[in-house]
Amino acid sequence: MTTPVYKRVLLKLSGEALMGEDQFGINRASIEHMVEDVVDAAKLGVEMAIVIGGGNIFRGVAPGAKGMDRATADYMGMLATVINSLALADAMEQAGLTARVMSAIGIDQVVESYVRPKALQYLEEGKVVVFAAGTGNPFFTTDTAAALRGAEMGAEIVLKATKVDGVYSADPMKDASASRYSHITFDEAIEKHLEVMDAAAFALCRDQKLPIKIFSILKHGALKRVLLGEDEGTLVHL
Ligand SMILES: Nc1ncnc2c1ncn2[C@@H]1O[C@H](COP(=O)(O)OP(=O)(O)O)[C@@H](O)[C@H]1O
Ligand SMILES: O=c1ccn([C@@H]2O[C@H](COP(=O)(O)OP(=O)(O)O)[C@@H](O)[C@H]2O)c(=O)[nH]1
Repeated sequence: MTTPVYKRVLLKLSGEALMGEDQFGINRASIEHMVEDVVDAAKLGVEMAIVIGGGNIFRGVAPGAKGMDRATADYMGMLATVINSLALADAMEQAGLTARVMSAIGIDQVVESYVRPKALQYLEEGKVVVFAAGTGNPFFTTDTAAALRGAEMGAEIVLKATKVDGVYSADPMKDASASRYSHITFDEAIEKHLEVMDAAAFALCRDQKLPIKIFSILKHGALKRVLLGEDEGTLVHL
Protein backbone atom coordinates (compact mmCIF):
# COMPACT_ATOMS: atom_id res chain seq x y z
CA MET A 1 0.00 0.00 0.00
CA THR A 2 1.61 3.30 -1.09
CA THR A 3 -1.40 5.60 -1.33
CA PRO A 4 -1.67 8.03 1.60
CA VAL A 5 -5.00 8.20 3.39
CA TYR A 6 -4.69 11.99 3.90
CA LYS A 7 -4.27 14.86 1.47
CA ARG A 8 -3.35 17.55 4.02
CA VAL A 9 -2.10 17.14 7.58
CA LEU A 10 -0.90 19.30 10.45
CA LEU A 11 2.23 17.77 11.95
CA LYS A 12 3.17 18.81 15.48
CA LEU A 13 6.83 18.09 16.20
CA SER A 14 8.06 17.97 19.76
CA GLY A 15 10.57 20.69 20.57
CA GLU A 16 12.05 18.55 23.31
CA ALA A 17 12.73 15.70 20.88
CA LEU A 18 15.08 18.05 18.98
CA MET A 19 17.62 17.96 21.77
CA GLY A 20 18.18 14.21 21.40
CA GLU A 21 20.51 13.01 24.15
CA ASP A 22 21.70 16.56 24.85
CA GLN A 23 20.62 18.63 27.86
CA PHE A 24 19.08 21.34 25.67
CA GLY A 25 19.38 22.94 22.24
CA ILE A 26 19.21 21.46 18.75
CA ASN A 27 20.95 18.14 18.18
CA ARG A 28 22.04 17.83 14.56
CA ALA A 29 21.34 14.12 14.23
CA SER A 30 17.88 14.53 15.79
CA ILE A 31 16.79 17.29 13.42
CA GLU A 32 18.13 15.34 10.43
CA HIS A 33 16.18 12.24 11.46
CA MET A 34 13.02 14.32 11.78
CA VAL A 35 13.56 15.88 8.38
CA GLU A 36 14.15 12.47 6.75
CA ASP A 37 10.70 11.44 7.95
CA VAL A 38 9.16 14.67 6.65
CA VAL A 39 10.85 14.17 3.27
CA ASP A 40 9.44 10.63 3.04
CA ALA A 41 6.00 11.98 3.91
CA ALA A 42 6.24 14.75 1.31
CA LYS A 43 7.25 12.18 -1.31
CA LEU A 44 3.85 10.55 -0.80
CA GLY A 45 2.31 13.81 -2.04
CA VAL A 46 0.77 14.77 1.30
CA GLU A 47 0.50 18.53 1.92
CA MET A 48 2.21 19.32 5.18
CA ALA A 49 1.86 22.12 7.66
CA ILE A 50 4.12 21.90 10.70
CA VAL A 51 4.08 23.33 14.21
CA ILE A 52 7.22 22.78 16.26
CA GLY A 53 7.54 23.23 20.01
CA GLY A 54 10.22 25.06 21.95
CA GLY A 55 10.89 22.91 25.01
CA ASN A 56 14.45 22.09 23.94
CA ILE A 57 15.49 25.74 24.15
CA PHE A 58 13.13 26.92 26.82
CA ARG A 59 14.21 24.10 29.09
CA GLY A 60 17.70 25.45 28.83
CA VAL A 61 16.70 28.86 30.13
CA ALA A 62 13.93 27.66 32.44
CA PRO A 63 16.00 27.86 35.66
CA GLY A 64 16.62 31.53 34.83
CA ALA A 65 12.90 31.98 34.19
CA LYS A 66 11.96 30.76 37.68
CA GLY A 67 9.90 33.39 39.45
CA MET A 68 9.39 35.32 36.21
CA ASP A 69 6.09 36.77 35.15
CA ARG A 70 4.26 33.89 33.40
CA ALA A 71 3.32 35.83 30.28
CA THR A 72 6.90 37.04 29.80
CA ALA A 73 8.21 33.48 30.18
CA ASP A 74 5.62 32.31 27.64
CA TYR A 75 6.76 34.93 25.12
CA MET A 76 10.29 33.58 25.59
CA GLY A 77 8.91 30.11 24.86
CA MET A 78 7.23 31.36 21.70
CA LEU A 79 10.49 32.95 20.53
CA ALA A 80 12.17 29.59 21.15
CA THR A 81 9.74 28.02 18.65
CA VAL A 82 10.82 30.63 16.09
CA ILE A 83 14.44 29.49 16.49
CA ASN A 84 13.39 25.86 16.04
CA SER A 85 11.21 26.71 13.05
CA LEU A 86 14.12 28.45 11.30
CA ALA A 87 16.40 25.47 11.98
CA LEU A 88 13.78 23.03 10.77
CA ALA A 89 13.03 25.00 7.59
CA ASP A 90 16.74 25.29 6.85
CA ALA A 91 17.24 21.53 7.29
CA MET A 92 14.21 20.83 5.08
CA GLU A 93 15.55 23.12 2.34
CA GLN A 94 18.91 21.31 2.51
CA ALA A 95 17.03 18.04 2.09
CA GLY A 96 15.40 19.33 -1.10
CA LEU A 97 12.00 20.52 0.17
CA THR A 98 10.69 24.05 -0.23
CA ALA A 99 9.77 25.44 3.17
CA ARG A 100 8.19 28.66 4.42
CA VAL A 101 8.12 29.87 8.01
CA MET A 102 5.21 32.03 9.17
CA SER A 103 5.17 33.59 12.62
CA ALA A 104 2.17 34.33 14.83
CA ILE A 105 4.19 37.23 16.30
CA GLY A 106 5.35 40.05 14.01
CA ILE A 107 9.13 39.83 13.51
CA ASP A 108 9.15 40.72 9.85
CA GLN A 109 12.92 41.07 9.48
CA VAL A 110 13.29 37.42 10.49
CA VAL A 111 10.25 35.57 9.12
CA GLU A 112 7.03 36.54 7.42
CA SER A 113 3.95 36.99 9.54
CA TYR A 114 1.15 34.44 9.48
CA VAL A 115 -1.50 35.29 6.93
CA ARG A 116 -4.03 32.50 6.46
CA PRO A 117 -4.68 32.78 2.69
CA LYS A 118 -0.93 32.95 2.03
CA ALA A 119 -0.36 29.81 4.09
CA LEU A 120 -3.12 28.01 2.19
CA GLN A 121 -1.54 29.09 -1.09
CA TYR A 122 1.86 27.73 -0.06
CA LEU A 123 0.30 24.38 0.84
CA GLU A 124 -1.48 24.20 -2.50
CA GLU A 125 1.88 24.88 -4.18
CA GLY A 126 3.39 21.90 -2.40
CA LYS A 127 5.55 23.93 -0.02
CA VAL A 128 5.93 22.82 3.58
CA VAL A 129 4.69 25.58 5.89
CA VAL A 130 6.15 25.87 9.39
CA PHE A 131 4.03 27.85 11.84
CA ALA A 132 6.26 29.59 14.38
CA ALA A 133 5.50 31.37 17.68
CA GLY A 134 2.63 29.07 18.61
CA THR A 135 -0.72 30.83 18.79
CA GLY A 136 1.00 34.17 19.47
CA ASN A 137 -0.62 34.24 22.93
CA PRO A 138 0.75 33.42 26.38
CA PHE A 139 -0.98 30.75 28.50
CA PHE A 140 -1.22 28.45 25.47
CA THR A 141 0.97 25.65 24.15
CA THR A 142 2.19 24.60 20.75
CA ASP A 143 -0.26 21.69 20.94
CA THR A 144 -3.08 24.24 20.96
CA ALA A 145 -1.34 26.05 18.10
CA ALA A 146 -1.31 22.75 16.19
CA ALA A 147 -5.05 22.31 16.76
CA LEU A 148 -5.74 25.93 15.77
CA ARG A 149 -3.64 25.95 12.60
CA GLY A 150 -4.84 22.47 11.72
CA ALA A 151 -8.43 23.70 11.79
CA GLU A 152 -7.57 26.89 9.88
CA MET A 153 -5.71 24.98 7.17
CA GLY A 154 -8.49 22.46 6.74
CA ALA A 155 -6.16 19.61 7.68
CA GLU A 156 -7.83 16.21 7.92
CA ILE A 157 -5.87 15.28 11.04
CA VAL A 158 -3.42 16.61 13.60
CA LEU A 159 -0.39 14.33 13.91
CA LYS A 160 1.39 14.76 17.22
CA ALA A 161 4.89 13.33 16.91
CA THR A 162 6.22 13.08 20.43
CA LYS A 163 8.55 11.11 22.72
CA VAL A 164 6.02 8.34 23.49
CA ASP A 165 4.32 6.03 21.00
CA GLY A 166 0.74 6.85 21.87
CA VAL A 167 -1.76 7.66 24.59
CA TYR A 168 -1.43 5.53 27.72
CA SER A 169 -3.66 4.95 30.73
CA ALA A 170 -1.04 6.94 32.72
CA ASP A 171 2.21 8.72 31.87
CA PRO A 172 4.39 5.84 30.57
CA MET A 173 7.54 7.76 31.55
CA LYS A 174 6.44 7.51 35.20
CA ASP A 175 4.30 4.38 35.33
CA ALA A 176 5.72 1.23 33.72
CA SER A 177 2.39 -0.59 34.13
CA ALA A 178 0.52 1.94 31.94
CA SER A 179 -1.15 0.41 28.87
CA ARG A 180 -1.50 1.99 25.46
CA TYR A 181 -4.82 2.74 23.76
CA SER A 182 -5.06 2.06 20.04
CA HIS A 183 -7.88 4.63 19.97
CA ILE A 184 -9.70 6.77 22.50
CA THR A 185 -12.45 9.41 22.34
CA PHE A 186 -11.80 13.10 23.05
CA ASP A 187 -14.24 12.99 25.95
CA GLU A 188 -12.45 10.03 27.53
CA ALA A 189 -9.02 11.64 27.11
CA ILE A 190 -10.26 14.87 28.71
CA GLU A 191 -12.19 13.14 31.52
CA LYS A 192 -9.26 10.91 32.42
CA HIS A 193 -6.90 13.94 32.45
CA LEU A 194 -4.45 12.17 30.14
CA GLU A 195 -1.70 14.74 29.95
CA VAL A 196 -0.14 13.72 26.68
CA MET A 197 -1.79 16.82 25.20
CA ASP A 198 -3.38 19.77 26.97
CA ALA A 199 -7.13 19.93 27.42
CA ALA A 200 -7.45 23.12 25.34
CA ALA A 201 -5.95 21.34 22.32
CA PHE A 202 -8.18 18.29 22.81
CA ALA A 203 -11.27 20.49 23.19
CA LEU A 204 -10.54 22.56 20.09
CA CYS A 205 -10.00 19.45 17.96
CA ARG A 206 -13.15 17.85 19.38
CA ASP A 207 -15.24 20.94 18.58
CA GLN A 208 -13.82 21.10 15.06
CA LYS A 209 -14.20 17.34 14.53
CA LEU A 210 -10.47 17.18 13.81
CA PRO A 211 -8.98 13.80 14.82
CA ILE A 212 -5.54 13.53 16.39
CA LYS A 213 -2.98 10.78 15.98
CA ILE A 214 -0.29 10.53 18.62
CA PHE A 215 2.83 8.55 17.73
CA SER A 216 6.57 8.40 18.38
CA ILE A 217 8.92 10.80 16.65
CA LEU A 218 11.78 8.58 17.82
CA LYS A 219 10.55 5.64 15.74
CA HIS A 220 11.94 6.08 12.25
CA GLY A 221 9.28 5.58 9.56
CA ALA A 222 6.31 5.93 11.95
CA LEU A 223 5.08 9.13 10.26
CA LYS A 224 4.98 7.39 6.88
CA ARG A 225 3.11 4.45 8.39
CA VAL A 226 0.56 6.84 9.90
CA LEU A 227 0.07 8.55 6.53
CA LEU A 228 -0.43 5.20 4.84
CA GLY A 229 -3.15 4.35 7.35
CA GLU A 230 -1.15 1.57 9.00
CA ASP A 231 -1.57 0.58 12.64
CA GLU A 232 0.65 3.06 14.49
CA GLY A 233 0.20 5.14 17.65
CA THR A 234 -3.15 6.19 19.13
CA LEU A 235 -6.08 7.79 17.33
CA VAL A 236 -8.08 10.34 19.33
CA HIS A 237 -11.53 10.67 17.79
CA LEU A 238 -15.09 11.89 18.44
N1 LIG B 1 -1.52 9.33 29.51
C1 LIG B 1 -0.38 9.63 28.85
N2 LIG B 1 -0.06 8.96 27.71
C2 LIG B 1 1.07 9.25 27.04
N3 LIG B 1 1.95 10.20 27.43
C3 LIG B 1 1.68 10.91 28.56
C4 LIG B 1 0.50 10.65 29.33
N4 LIG B 1 0.48 11.50 30.38
C5 LIG B 1 1.59 12.25 30.29
N5 LIG B 1 2.33 11.92 29.20
C6 LIG B 1 3.60 12.55 28.84
O1 LIG B 1 3.32 13.51 27.84
C7 LIG B 1 4.51 13.69 27.07
C8 LIG B 1 4.17 14.30 25.73
O2 LIG B 1 3.68 15.62 25.89
P1 LIG B 1 4.62 16.92 25.86
O3 LIG B 1 5.50 16.93 27.06
O4 LIG B 1 3.71 18.06 25.61
O5 LIG B 1 5.55 16.59 24.64
P2 LIG B 1 5.95 17.39 23.32
O6 LIG B 1 7.40 17.70 23.54
O7 LIG B 1 5.73 16.39 22.23
O8 LIG B 1 5.06 18.59 23.21
C9 LIG B 1 5.09 12.30 26.95
O9 LIG B 1 6.47 12.32 26.80
C10 LIG B 1 4.66 11.63 28.26
O10 LIG B 1 5.72 11.53 29.18
O1 LIG C 1 0.69 29.53 21.78
C1 LIG C 1 1.68 29.36 22.49
C2 LIG C 1 2.66 28.37 22.24
C3 LIG C 1 3.75 28.26 23.07
N1 LIG C 1 3.89 29.10 24.16
C4 LIG C 1 5.08 29.01 25.03
O2 LIG C 1 6.12 28.34 24.36
C5 LIG C 1 6.60 27.21 25.13
C6 LIG C 1 7.12 26.12 24.20
O3 LIG C 1 6.10 25.37 23.63
P1 LIG C 1 5.75 23.87 24.07
O4 LIG C 1 6.02 23.69 25.54
O5 LIG C 1 4.37 23.60 23.63
O6 LIG C 1 6.79 23.02 23.24
P2 LIG C 1 7.19 21.46 23.27
O7 LIG C 1 6.56 20.82 24.50
O8 LIG C 1 6.66 20.83 22.02
O9 LIG C 1 8.67 21.42 23.26
C7 LIG C 1 5.42 26.86 26.01
O10 LIG C 1 5.81 26.18 27.16
C8 LIG C 1 4.85 28.25 26.33
O11 LIG C 1 5.62 28.87 27.34
C9 LIG C 1 2.91 30.06 24.43
O12 LIG C 1 3.01 30.79 25.39
N2 LIG C 1 1.85 30.17 23.57
